[in-house]
Amino acid sequence: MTDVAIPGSKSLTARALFLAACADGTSVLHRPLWSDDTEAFAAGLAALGYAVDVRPDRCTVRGSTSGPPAPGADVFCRDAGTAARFLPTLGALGHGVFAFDGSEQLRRRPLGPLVGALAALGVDVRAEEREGHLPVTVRGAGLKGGALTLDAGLSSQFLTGLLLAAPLMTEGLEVTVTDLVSVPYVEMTLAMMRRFGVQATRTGDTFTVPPGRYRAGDYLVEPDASTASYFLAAAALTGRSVTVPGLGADALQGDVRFAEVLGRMGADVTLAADSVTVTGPERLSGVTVNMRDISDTMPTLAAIAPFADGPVRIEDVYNTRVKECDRLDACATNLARLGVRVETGRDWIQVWPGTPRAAEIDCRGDHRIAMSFSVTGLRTPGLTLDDPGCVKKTFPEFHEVLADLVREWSHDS
Ligand SMILES: O=C(O)C1=C[C@@H](OP(=O)(O)O)[C@@H](O)[C@H](O)C1
Ligand SMILES: C=C(OP(=O)(O)O)C(=O)O
Repeated sequence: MTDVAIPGSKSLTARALFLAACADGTSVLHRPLWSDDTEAFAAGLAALGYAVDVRPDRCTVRGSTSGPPAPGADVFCRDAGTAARFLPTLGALGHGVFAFDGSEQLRRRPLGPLVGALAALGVDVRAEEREGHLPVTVRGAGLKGGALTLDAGLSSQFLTGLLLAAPLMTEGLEVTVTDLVSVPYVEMTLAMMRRFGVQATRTGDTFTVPPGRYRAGDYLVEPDASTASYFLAAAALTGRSVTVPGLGADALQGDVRFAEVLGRMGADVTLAADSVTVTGPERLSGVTVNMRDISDTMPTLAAIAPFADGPVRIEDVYNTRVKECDRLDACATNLARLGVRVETGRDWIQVWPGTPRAAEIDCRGDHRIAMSFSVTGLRTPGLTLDDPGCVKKTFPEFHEVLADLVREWSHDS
């Protein structure tokens, strides 16, 4: 049995940093993820005036219960959707002019529903170049809160950004969603708010957060379940076995359910409370799966799909078109380059069995395209990536760790 150590969750790290920044006192995050996204998040908090001490295996944050200590700031979110969708709500809680910008890639991604929600709460917020996109300037004057409706059909991060900040609004917040994707990420938000001492509730489509105080404390970050998907898929594809310790049925991350998809395809899956083990079958089976809740793992599945004995169809993943790239199109185009039959519609992709041939993968600067097709490469001699370094967004050491795992497997046999 081979264990693989997966770094901390990006989503849990970002939320823990935010909650620690809003808490009464000093918090310590243990085993956070340090990658481009979370470094951008921590640097954003530092720009907003919070005292953030970043160490390799922990991070100490001194909170402020009245919004950002800085009287104004320029925050550069790099490629991080989490930073772009969470940090502007902190600016709105503060007093001063807070400017948010990001990379060209992040500027292309939608921000409109968050900007609209802040405006509906009375915040002076302006998109400086293109409606509903970065760069955005927030003139913070404290937030009263209240009730609003929100379309979270393109990203749940708009809702998370509002919920996390809500206890610091003088009247709290009631948000009714007209649409919502990636529900497990919102459940993760609510669970972490509880962990930091605030009880938010959900009734149907309405989320209610009372005004309150977050309690500072220690927080241990789980390994990242989306990152784990590449290693689980690698085992499923090569008929090997891998265990990810620290991540199991008790995880706060919905993406741990990717293991169940591999189980439906014939892999042997053991989901214990705090570990997951996958052993690959002789041949994977085709499957039809709705990935609305776990869409970050859509490229992982698409990339191993040609090796199944029947078609693999992935449904209800429209919002993967507005991630780091248009992921449905990137998966389809790259599979076609490999000589695999593939079809896509507005919100689905179907991949037929085939034998991928050597080609260069067009990563489009998207870490998940790079990591997913690296797994395809385990059974496709001559497959290369045009931009292997883009994995730095969530896992700078990805290629080394995958190579180590393959080496261990070859020693075992
Ligand atoms: O809240 C979060 O931490 C995330 C939510 C998801 O985004 P969407 O809600 O945009 O699908 C996910 O894809 C992203 O990687 C992280
Ligand atoms: C969509 C992603 O990232 P984010 O939205 O946090 O930039 C991702 O990591 O797949």
